[in-house]
Amino acid sequence: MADLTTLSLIAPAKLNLFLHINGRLTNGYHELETLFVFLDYGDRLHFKRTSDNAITLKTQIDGLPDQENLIFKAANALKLATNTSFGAEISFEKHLPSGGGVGGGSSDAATTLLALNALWQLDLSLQELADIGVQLGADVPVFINGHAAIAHGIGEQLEAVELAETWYLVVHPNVHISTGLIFNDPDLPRNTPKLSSHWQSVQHTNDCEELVKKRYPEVEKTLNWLLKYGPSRMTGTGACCFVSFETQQAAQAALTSLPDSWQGFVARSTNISPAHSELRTKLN
Ligand SMILES: C[C@](O)(CO)[C@H](O)COP(=O)(O)OP(=O)(O)OC[C@H]1O[C@@H](n2ccc(N)nc2=O)[C@H](O)[C@@H]1O
Ligand SMILES: Nc1ncnc2c1ncn2[C@@H]1O[C@H](COP(=O)(O)OP(=O)(O)OP(=O)(O)O)[C@@H](O)[C@H]1O
Repeated sequence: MADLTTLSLIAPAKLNLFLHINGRLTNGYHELETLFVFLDYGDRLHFKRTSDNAITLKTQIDGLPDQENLIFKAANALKLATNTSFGAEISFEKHLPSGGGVGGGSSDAATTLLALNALWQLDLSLQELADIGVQLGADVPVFINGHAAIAHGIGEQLEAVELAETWYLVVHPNVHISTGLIFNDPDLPRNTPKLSSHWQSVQHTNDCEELVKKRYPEVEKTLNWLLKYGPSRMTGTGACCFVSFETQQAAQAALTSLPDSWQGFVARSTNISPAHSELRTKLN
């Protein structure tokens, strides 16, 4: 295996193709059933191994102190768990909207754990990395696991699935939605029964959608605008909404007619996380 000292890796977006809330746990978190798929679009993170024992972020996110950046938190958590004397310099380019429901922060954290596990020669298993990751966010384990999956628990119990890969137009209606606020809203439905093996034969829905549409009318407008292309849905707790297309050209054509006040991107879904595919290529 190559002894790398630098590594550049994608932190891909995810979509929740359906998201059901089955109950509330005593710690305030929610029991979920959700279908995760990855997109070949995301942030890009650059890692350099150092021998000075320090984690340094070379890029900043406006309004977010480094100590609260999930990239920094993930690197520190891995350092604490393993006592390595290596350090890292990390820079990145953000493409994913923050608070967009596409898992940008969680994916950054997972890519950091995967990359530093390799650069610091730690050889932790994916399960060990996911155990560290889940403390940073409920969405981190699926990015560590790296396969499209149905998730239960708070999102960390994963059952791999094979989905038809397709094209998506993802639209961000320029509103930032706090996941915590939606999960704590008294009007959130919390009693959807588990689908279990029936997930393929029912219409996919998101239990947060009605509430988010009420609280953020721009999300409702986005879902309605997308309807002309097919059934539109929201991912996570919003704000991004998506619709699938058979071809890249059709998705691109829809993107060009997007209202100016929104942003969007076209991406292909993948069963294997692009971070895992890239890492495999770079380590061989
Ligand atoms: C909505 C999803 O994106 C669906 O994939 C995830 O469930 C959220 O994942 P995340 O952003 O990594 O979430 P975290 O950072 O762990 O949690 C943010 C907040 O969401 C709420 N939360 C999250 C996950 C969960 N299963 N139940 C919850 O109630 C909690 O109030 C928590 O304080
Ligand atoms: N590297 C990071 N990138 C983006 N947000 C970060 C990062 N580190 C910390 N955060 C914080 O996390 C919050 C949520 O960001 P994130 O992009 O993960 O939301 P999200 O897409 O709604 O996630 P999810 O789908 O997991 O709920 C941001 O508002 C920001 O304060």
